[in-house]
Amino acid sequence: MAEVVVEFMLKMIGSIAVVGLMGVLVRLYIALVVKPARLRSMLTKQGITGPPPTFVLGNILELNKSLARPNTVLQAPPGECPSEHSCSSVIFPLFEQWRRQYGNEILITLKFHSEVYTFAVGNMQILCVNSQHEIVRDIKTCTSLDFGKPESQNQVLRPLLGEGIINSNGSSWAHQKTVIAPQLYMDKVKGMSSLIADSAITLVNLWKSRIEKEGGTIDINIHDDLKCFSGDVISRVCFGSNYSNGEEIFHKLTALEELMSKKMFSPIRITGNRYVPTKSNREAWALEKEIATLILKVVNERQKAGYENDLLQMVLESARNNTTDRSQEREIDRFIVDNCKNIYLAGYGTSAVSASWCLMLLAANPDWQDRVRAEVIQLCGGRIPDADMLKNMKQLTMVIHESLRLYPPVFGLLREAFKDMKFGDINVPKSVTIFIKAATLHTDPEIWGPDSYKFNPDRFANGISGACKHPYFYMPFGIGARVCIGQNLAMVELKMLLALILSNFSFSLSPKYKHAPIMRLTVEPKHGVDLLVSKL
Ligand code: HEM
Repeated sequence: MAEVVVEFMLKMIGSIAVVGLMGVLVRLYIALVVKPARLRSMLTKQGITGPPPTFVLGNILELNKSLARPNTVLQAPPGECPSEHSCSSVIFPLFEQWRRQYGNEILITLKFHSEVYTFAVGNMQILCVNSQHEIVRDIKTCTSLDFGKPESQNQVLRPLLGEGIINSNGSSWAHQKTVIAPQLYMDKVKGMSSLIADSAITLVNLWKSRIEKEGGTIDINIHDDLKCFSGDVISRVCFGSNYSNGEEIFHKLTALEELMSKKMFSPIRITGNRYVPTKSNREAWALEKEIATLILKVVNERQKAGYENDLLQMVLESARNNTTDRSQEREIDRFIVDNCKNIYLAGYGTSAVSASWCLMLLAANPDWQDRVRAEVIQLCGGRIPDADMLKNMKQLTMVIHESLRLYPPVFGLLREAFKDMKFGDINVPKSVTIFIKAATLHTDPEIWGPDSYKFNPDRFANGISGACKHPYFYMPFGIGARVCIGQNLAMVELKMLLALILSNFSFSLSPKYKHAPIMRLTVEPKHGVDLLVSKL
């Protein structure tokens, strides 16, 4: 009897292995033969000649290596951080190489080895849209719900973002946008400026006390302080008087984000493995649960305490107003938890990283540091900036625009056509994903002129349309229907922080600073930004 059972078990295991192997082979066949052939024929039909589509089998490590190369933007003092600053290569040499190889057209069909895992479950064909301005223009104006975030990417990001605004499509996304976006319109953001100032003053006081303790000039890595600042801003904006609870949620979310980022960039990701109880999955599940519990705890406290005019309140009201059916309670909780997570994650890393790059560029360009400081001092005269003062800081705005041009935290945008569509004169078949490389468009000499790789905020003296040939090529906050809804908040946050830092400190690059932009969920300084800071 035992033998029969063992034999049966062995047969079962054998069959499962065979089915699994066949599944893998079918997937490989589709990825390497069917999809490339389909795409190649699609391009040929559209008369796209020139070099045949290339399949880039590089992995994310290679991409990271290229990002880690220095760029011309930095002119470090001779002798400091030697080899890394003197190199005259560009920010994204790999993209640059593609551009040189294939010209400014729809250029290559990509199958990034790890990007596939980064953004998709299974293999995905991506059309890289470069400078074809009709295409980018049409994408910008496209409001169709049939053009959204790649579903495969959303799947991968589900543990982190759930089905919140960033990670959903169609009518579910549209509803969430209607609820959340108005809370971040400029008139609302203006009212948040004193909250934002509180967070910035905390950071300024921290640096002042370090200088007092250590004397004269301090050598600090600012990136973590900036993360705390932007986390604090989002906590206050989201959770109002409950913002201190935000801190714990924020730490757990950061841990989950790091875990996800590692998983996404791992070269050995297996399709669908998020359901397998591996160690990292178990950690992710535990964090997900803890975050949900913490958010719902804040929600309960808020409901007992009464009304507050903040983002959490609006999300709560919308969730509850939409249904009176108590059996929908779990759905309501999910809506609240997912959207709190989305706002947090969308607003925290991006703002911190933008502030880091801005300060790095101001440290490397002391003439601009002096220029912007003079403007801030003239407008504020020692007072804490208010919304109107911030609005009038023209030089500072130009510096921020230039910094976001050179170091767009979100380096590329992905969109999937959910039905056959047409952009410019390119037919995009259903299920093809378009990848718009903001980082490349932002530095194309044809769009920005021969100094496109140089830090030159003066190019924005007459606004974005004065700075480049086609204003829609400037897309640090994305384009089209899915444009960033937090951009007003982000700009006020950056201006407030930089204005307060500039009016209290002078700073330069520390010899410790190593220029190494790296592509994680955002383009970050791999080793942070080290500055020498002294009180004015
Ligand atoms: C400098 C800071 C920021 C940058 C560079 C930035 C950039 C972007 C970009 C490029 C997108 C579009 C992504 C895509 O199309 O795939 C986006 C979307 C989004 N951003 Fe931001 N963002 C910043 C700050 C913020 C802040 C402070 C918040 C909220 C408090 C926020 C909330 C969002 C949300 C909710 C979306 C999704 C919109 C949608 O899908 O409809 N962002 N952001």
